[in-house]
Amino acid sequence: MTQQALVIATRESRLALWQARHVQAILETLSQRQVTLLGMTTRGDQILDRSLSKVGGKGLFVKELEAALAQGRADLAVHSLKDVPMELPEGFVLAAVLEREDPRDAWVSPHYARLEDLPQGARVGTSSLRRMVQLLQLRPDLQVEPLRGNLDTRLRKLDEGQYEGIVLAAAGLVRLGLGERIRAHFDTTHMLPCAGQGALGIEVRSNDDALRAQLQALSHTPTLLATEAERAVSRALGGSCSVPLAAFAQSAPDGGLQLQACLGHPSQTGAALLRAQGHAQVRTVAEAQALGLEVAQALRAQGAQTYLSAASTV
Ligand SMILES: NCc1[nH]cc(CCC(=O)O)c1CC(=O)O
Repeated sequence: MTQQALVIATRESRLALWQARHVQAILETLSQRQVTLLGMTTRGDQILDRSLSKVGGKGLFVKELEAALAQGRADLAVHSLKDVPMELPEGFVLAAVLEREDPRDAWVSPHYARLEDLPQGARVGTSSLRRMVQLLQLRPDLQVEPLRGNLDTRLRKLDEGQYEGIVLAAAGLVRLGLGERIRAHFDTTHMLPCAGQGALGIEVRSNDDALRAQLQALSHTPTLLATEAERAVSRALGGSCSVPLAAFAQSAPDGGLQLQACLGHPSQTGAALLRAQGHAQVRTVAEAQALGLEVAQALRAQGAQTYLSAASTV
């Protein structure tokens, strides 16, 4: 019996295509079915002149792909998990979270091996509020300037001399074979990653039971539990791109899950960062989410609401 080909909806940036082809190769082996790609341009790819936090945030990269799923033009969508909104629209689920690549942020700069080496007032490129507030904690003198576009565009702007250095996710650079551009990895005490950074999520129609069951085999349980804890922090705080929120979970030496989060003020860049952490033995998604909630509560106890309210008015 021959089955119809499975179709993966994907954005067309080099990184998105790499990620989709990665899942395509795994699925072809696993399912013995033909797997094809449907390339699409999303609003998030088109709007390059404004910060994402101002134009609608994460959903911009996934809506068109979800429309293709809903219309039956595609069966699955492959996303960088950090670009996936905390709540999926009715009718869609994340069927698998793949093993995480390096979750850290990376320092990329032609002339300066480390952030500490930058001259006073140097220009650093990033459009991520999360990276901006953490950079300014480390080096309040820096001039942090907007930087958007896909990875190749961002590296080109750096090479043209518009910035002394930029901050990017290590995972994207490694996937595209650009790992040699990384001058240093930020350790997570200095630059805590975004929820889901470095992991891939596969989204399907929630009524596609057969595919959901099949994709479960692709899920990497430690990554799933860590990212569920991280995403629960963001969900509980109503996190969007306009909130500088970081959340990162990793296995602790005792086998438990250690979750750290930090929240910055969206407009008062000098304001202190709120930090919280938690630890639990986590075996299920529900337990992971409970840990995330506990850490979100700890941030609230420190006054997170003031920061969150400021975000909705910027
Ligand atoms: N926001 C864009 C985006 N989405 C996923 C990655 C990198 C890969 C990943 O984190 O999985 C990037 C680029 C970056 O942040 O440098």
